[in-house]
Amino acid sequence: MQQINVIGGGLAGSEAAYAIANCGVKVKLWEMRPNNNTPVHQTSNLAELVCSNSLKSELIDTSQGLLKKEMSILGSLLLKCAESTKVPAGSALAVDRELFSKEVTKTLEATPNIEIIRDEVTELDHNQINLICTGPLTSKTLHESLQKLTGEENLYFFDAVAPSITAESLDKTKVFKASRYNKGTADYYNCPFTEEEYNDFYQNLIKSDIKQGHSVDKKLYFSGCMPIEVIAHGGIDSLRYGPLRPVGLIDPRTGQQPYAVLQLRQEDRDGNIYGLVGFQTRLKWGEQDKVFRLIPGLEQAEFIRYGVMHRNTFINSPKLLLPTLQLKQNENIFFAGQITGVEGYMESAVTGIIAGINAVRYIKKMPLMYPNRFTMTGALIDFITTSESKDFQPINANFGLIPPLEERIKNKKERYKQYSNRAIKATKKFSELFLSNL
Ligand SMILES: Cc1cc2nc3c(=O)[nH]c(=O)nc-3n(C[C@H](O)[C@H](O)[C@H](O)COP(=O)(O)OP(=O)(O)OC[C@H]3O[C@@H](n4cnc5c(N)ncnc54)[C@H](O)[C@@H]3O)c2cc1C
Repeated sequence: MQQINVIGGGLAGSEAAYAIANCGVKVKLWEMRPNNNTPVHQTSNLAELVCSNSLKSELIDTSQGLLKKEMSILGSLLLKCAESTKVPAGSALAVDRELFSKEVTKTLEATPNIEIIRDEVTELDHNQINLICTGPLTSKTLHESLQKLTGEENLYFFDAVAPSITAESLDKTKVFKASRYNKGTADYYNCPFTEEEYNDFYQNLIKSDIKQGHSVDKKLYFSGCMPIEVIAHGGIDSLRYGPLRPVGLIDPRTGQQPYAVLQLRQEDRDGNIYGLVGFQTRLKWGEQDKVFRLIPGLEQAEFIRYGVMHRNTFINSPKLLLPTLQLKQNENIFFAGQITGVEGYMESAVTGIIAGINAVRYIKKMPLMYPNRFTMTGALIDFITTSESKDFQPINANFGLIPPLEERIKNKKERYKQYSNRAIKATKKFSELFLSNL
């Protein structure tokens, strides 16, 4: 029987290799460290956590708690290793970083059917089945090969993301729906500023940027995606003539054009998630949390993603991937992890399980499968494979991705609990079919 190449021994690659090997299929797991390092990995361990040691909440009424529950139903290796290396962290699952990745490495080394090869993959062997899990810091040479495979315009190297919030957390008494100059349908939420509100927001934005110690004149940014705090340093009116320009927008409550306006654009099919238009930023998350709440209508905003500007290799999944995590143009090639446009440790890991098992099903000529949108895993896969490809940006797990319940539940905690109950039931049913007869 054919073997599978898993390229990249990070979070997704480790899960994928383990899932495949446990189905009795041989895996070559390629990891370029320690010979060739990334700018952030510190060790040669597999599944190294590059930053925080937290795998986030374990509470079942949170999106991260639900995701972990689904992963455990799907037989996650990383969760088993996290259990045996965890450190106290309240309701979160946090691990001793070093022990955790050592435990993953030891387990994979001892698992029959896995051969670990410490070498960089620079080209894909198209006669073999390949699962690409090389993450946000994919090596330069492989990046170039992937550019040839996917088309240069479909492989991103840099992430400049504006924050996103849930629609339900908006103060609807303050915002209004309209499109500029009434062109098309009224698809945008608009947050209108008075002069006083604008000045207050402006001063706080500048202050938090200076506090963070950024130099104003760094010419690091691409035109069209300048961080708002850098635009703001151009003068008090720079935002009013830039991302906060009010022209063509009339507030129906006053019948007037506001002093400045922030527009929010829908980001998901169901209209649960909205992005702050033109608000790419490198402010620290805590600062974003404080300053962006000064925007009228966003006082109680629930941020499902903060703005970031960093190196991040990811493909245009809506254009390139099937929901089975195969490349549309070559079904021998699977992708998993952050390179698909999911973001976060556990989000990356869970796609490794789905892609790994699907690669096995592919070899065994069994139908390929993926969980439905009622599950957090299925909702993430649905988002990355069906979003508008033109505006595609990476996403964390969040309840905004999951279709609403039939019954309307006002209490958020209770509602999320019900989402989770429904998702767990669906995951159990899915995993029975997905993992059987392998
Ligand atoms: C600086 C930084 C900080 C982050 N902090 C957090 C955080 O605190 N919390 C969080 O949830 N998420 C965080 N993330 C996001 C994300 O969760 C992690 O990057 C996560 O590790 C992604 O998992 P992955 O398996 O896709 O990639 P990785 O875990 O990065 O694994 C990819 C592996 O592929 C290897 N590789 C690359 N190219 C090749 C090649 N050509 N041949 C062979 N091997 C190769 C790499 O050495 C690496 O081991 C962070 C990301 C970055 C870049």
